[in-house]
Amino acid sequence: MAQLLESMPGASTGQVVVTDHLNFWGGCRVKPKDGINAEPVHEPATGRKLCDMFPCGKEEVDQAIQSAHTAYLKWSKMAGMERARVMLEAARIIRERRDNIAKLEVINNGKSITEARVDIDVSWQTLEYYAGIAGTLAGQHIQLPGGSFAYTRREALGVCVGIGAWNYPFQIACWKSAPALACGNAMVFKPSPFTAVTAVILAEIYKEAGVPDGLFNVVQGGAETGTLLCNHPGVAKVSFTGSVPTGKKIMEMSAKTVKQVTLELGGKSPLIIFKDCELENAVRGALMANFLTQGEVCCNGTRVYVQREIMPVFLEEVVKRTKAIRIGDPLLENTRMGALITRQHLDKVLGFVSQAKKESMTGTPHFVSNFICNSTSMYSNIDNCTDDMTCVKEEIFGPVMSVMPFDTEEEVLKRANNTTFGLASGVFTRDISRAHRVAENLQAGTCFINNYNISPVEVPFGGYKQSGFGKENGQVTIEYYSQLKTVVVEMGDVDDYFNC
Ligand SMILES: NC(=O)C1=CN([C@@H]2O[C@H](COP(=O)(O)OP(=O)(O)OC[C@H]3O[C@@H](n4cnc5c(N)ncnc54)[C@H](O)[C@@H]3O)[C@@H](O)[C@H]2O)C=CC1
Ligand SMILES: NCCCC(=O)O
Repeated sequence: MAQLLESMPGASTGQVVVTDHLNFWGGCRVKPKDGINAEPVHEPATGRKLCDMFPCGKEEVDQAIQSAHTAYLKWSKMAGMERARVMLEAARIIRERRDNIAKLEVINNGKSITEARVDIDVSWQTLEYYAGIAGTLAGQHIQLPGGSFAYTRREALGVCVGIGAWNYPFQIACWKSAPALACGNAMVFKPSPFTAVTAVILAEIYKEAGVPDGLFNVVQGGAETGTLLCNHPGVAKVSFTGSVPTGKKIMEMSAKTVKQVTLELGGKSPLIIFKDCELENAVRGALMANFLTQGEVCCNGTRVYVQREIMPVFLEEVVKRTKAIRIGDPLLENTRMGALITRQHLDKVLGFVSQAKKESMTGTPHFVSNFICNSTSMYSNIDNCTDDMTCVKEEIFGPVMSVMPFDTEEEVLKRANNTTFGLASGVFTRDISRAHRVAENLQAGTCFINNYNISPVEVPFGGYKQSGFGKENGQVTIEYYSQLKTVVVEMGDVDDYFNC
């Protein structure tokens, strides 16, 4: 893989072929056991086969977990500052190789190179951030009567499993592994079978930085491999990013051995634009809320509620700007929207758009399509649409923005909260009191005021309702990758309670 990265600078769409093994445990890449059941991994921009992915079976999953356990025994005994030094070195290497990792991410995921570079920057920042926290992990001292006392130790959980989605392959692996490793855990990570290529690069970088062999492992596969991981008795925790139906299965499987679970699931988030907003920012915010990574972002604000008085001017601007988005080869510097993950996903997204056309009796749909590189950009503005339309209720996970008028704050809050999802939300207004009142009353894990889709690593990220629970990023995530042990110390004699 190192060789592949070296050959990346000149790489262009349609050229790269990956032949290296994509599994990694015990400190090295591992050849698939049988070399059968190959599943092709495609380059979204061309539909061309990029490599074969061989799903790991029971024996391989056992090996990866065993290797993680061995490393955990060593790593968890190191001081936080020692772990921090290794993680900072890994962050440095990612930063140094940022452009090449970003290119490979584009080739496997289809997003624009500009965005991929940001993802890789977020990735090394995540390692830096949790390296900073590793050295600060500590317990408490609690004074008890008679000079006795208790103290708490913040301890690692053990072997944690990370299961990733395909929209942010490298970044998700970092969002999960950085807090896990900072707390002294080991990790077995399973990327999505659609984006099998870049997680193993992270594994190599951790090794190069000096983690014990087996600390961060990669097993390839889909639902079957994921099931083996979630049912495994040697696993203490599962952190999952993906869809709501899969999240429910993960919880069920993890319950059998009472594994801790973090679920980062889907969303259908509301973005509320009041008539007193700064319109230019609101339009830019709506685009940020809908079109990053071709709309394949879980926290996107895909239900855009616009106060009726400004609807015509908002629509005119947002349609104009959407039509101007440069769709194309994702490796070109000026491209701003690349390719959807697969042809099947593109068809699914287009299906939502056709359905919206059928369901809209009085609305005006606007669609902009461009099939360069298997990609499409669609803007759907359906005036007078009802909240029960399919495109307004269901997560599309593609570049489709649904815009609806509203009249009052009370009404829009009720409509915004009328969903089983609760990942994110947003509000544009110049009225500071209204902004905070709306943020308080929206039932979602994040509310963006006067911007959208800003997720630096210092800020906790995670959902309400069926969008999941547990957080990623921020200091609080330490709580989800560690446990507190209480030690009670007697300094006097034990009471003669039973014989007095
Ligand atoms: N809240 C968040 O942070 C994010 C949520 N998502 C959500 O993910 C979805 C899109 O991602 P997909 O990869 O299509 O989701 P998915 O749920 O189909 O798959 C996600 C991961 O779970 C694995 N998996 C599938 N079935 C499994 C099973 N039975 N046991 C264990 N693992 C299993 C897959 O192989 C993949 O690695 C969207 O709904 C999106 O909203 C995506 C990114 C971020
Ligand atoms: N930059 C936010 C990424 C959220 C997601 O994983 O979809």
